[in-house]
Amino acid sequence: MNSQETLGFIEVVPKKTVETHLYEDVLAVHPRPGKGQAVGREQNQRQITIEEVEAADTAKKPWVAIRGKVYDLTTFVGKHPGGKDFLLATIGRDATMVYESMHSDKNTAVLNKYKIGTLFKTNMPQYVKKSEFKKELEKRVYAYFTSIGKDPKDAPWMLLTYGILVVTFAVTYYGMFSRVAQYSVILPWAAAVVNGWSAAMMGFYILHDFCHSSFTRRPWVWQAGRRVYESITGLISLAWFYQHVVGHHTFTNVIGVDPDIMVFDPGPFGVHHELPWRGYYILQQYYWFIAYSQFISSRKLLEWKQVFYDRRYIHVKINPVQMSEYFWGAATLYYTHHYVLPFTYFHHSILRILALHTVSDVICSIYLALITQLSHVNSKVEWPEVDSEYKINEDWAVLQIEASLDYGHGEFWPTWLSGSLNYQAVHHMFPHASQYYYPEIAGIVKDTCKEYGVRYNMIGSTWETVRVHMQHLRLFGEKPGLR
Ligand code: HEM
Repeated sequence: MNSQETLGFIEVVPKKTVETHLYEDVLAVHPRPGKGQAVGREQNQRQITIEEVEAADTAKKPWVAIRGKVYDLTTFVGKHPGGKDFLLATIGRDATMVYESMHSDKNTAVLNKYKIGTLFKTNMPQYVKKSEFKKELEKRVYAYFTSIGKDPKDAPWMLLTYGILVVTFAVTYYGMFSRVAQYSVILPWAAAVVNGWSAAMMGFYILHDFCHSSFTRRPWVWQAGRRVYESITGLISLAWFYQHVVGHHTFTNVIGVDPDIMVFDPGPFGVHHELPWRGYYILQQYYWFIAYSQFISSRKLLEWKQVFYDRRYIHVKINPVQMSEYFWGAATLYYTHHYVLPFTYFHHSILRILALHTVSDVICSIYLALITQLSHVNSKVEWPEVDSEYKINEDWAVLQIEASLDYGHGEFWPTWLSGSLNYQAVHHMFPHASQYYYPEIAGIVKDTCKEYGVRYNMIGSTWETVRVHMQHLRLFGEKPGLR
């Protein structure tokens, strides 16, 4: 069976090796097809290259390829229930997995009238097996929401946590810089620690929920939430959207492809036997702490370049930024409350301001990095590989579950402190549902997995999860053959 038959309609470009510069690698071996035809019915038969699709990534020419079909979304952009901004961020590519990871089959019928041709070849890995698992799971979970009379995005209680975190950030900011803080040696530094923690928590709540469109059905609310997060933390939510929503949720734990997990060569960590071993990995069980702790500061330095200049996050293409997508006022607000006010109004030295922010950033980094890595970087989960024909020989939904590790189910603190990411498998299947409902639907997900023979990875306690993560770093730090 050749690759064209296997995938139905997509001829997959054979891949030499799986490495960081995925896109360039594959683009280099693309032959060009013949010229496309004119308009009308014939146009539907037109073969379109991935280069043409990638060049059509603005509101003026918004094309997207999904499962081998190319759509011109010019008249759909304004009608997208997920909002114009998210749509314009994900067009101009083979968005098969971006689309399928957050829409159900019923959505696809809407797209038919926008079809303009078929994709000649793709530059994205393809999951080749398709099971009934996702369809059945969605049917059961949506039936549950109907039975309780709730919309999966309807969770007003989330406002309480969002509010607590913003207030905590504001109070600790005051503790770091106000005149009250000058009467105590310990207070500003203790406040900086809590400030860093609250910034990380805002990542798990405000950034995460609003980029996944999981709180309310109103695109303007998601945009407003993201602007609040950007103004407080100084980070660009769009960069994270590409890393996490477009990169990680589509190719979870896929070696050399998932940008959330550091599975690249050369990279800071060796976490899989498919990656070449490097001498410094022997120390990774110790230096993880340093590597994780610079996460936020390096983001603050690099994001601008990635979004506005490189237009790429690792291998994930970043589309031209829409005017509505980036709020320049956010940067102004951030630098004003982070540096200008403490210097001009509270009269701290630049060195002290930098030192306090560094403490906050380090705490934020370690907390964020640990929680995000715990559920995916360990020896219990699946690490899907892309084969030489650029295929992943499993069903996407099955791999979402098997590449995740859950812990602390039914416990309040692990759930609250991780932004419900201890329900990682549930999150990967229903990222667009509010995290508020994960504990309620976890039972349905587990039962369905059992019925379909899908492995659901689960550990009782948070500490045990930390232990297996560290054990994994230790194991893959050792030279192959000595493991
Ligand atoms: C590859 C680009 C995308 C395409 C082609 C696309 C297309 C669609 C289509 C056809 C629908 C159904 C419309 C209807 O039923 O009238 C839909 C719904 C929706 N989309 Fe997208 N979308 C894309 C990206 C995104 C992204 C990136 C997000 C959010 C992060 C998103 C969020 C939503 C939401 C929340 C809905 C409503 C779902 C529902 O109520 O079932 N979409 N999209």
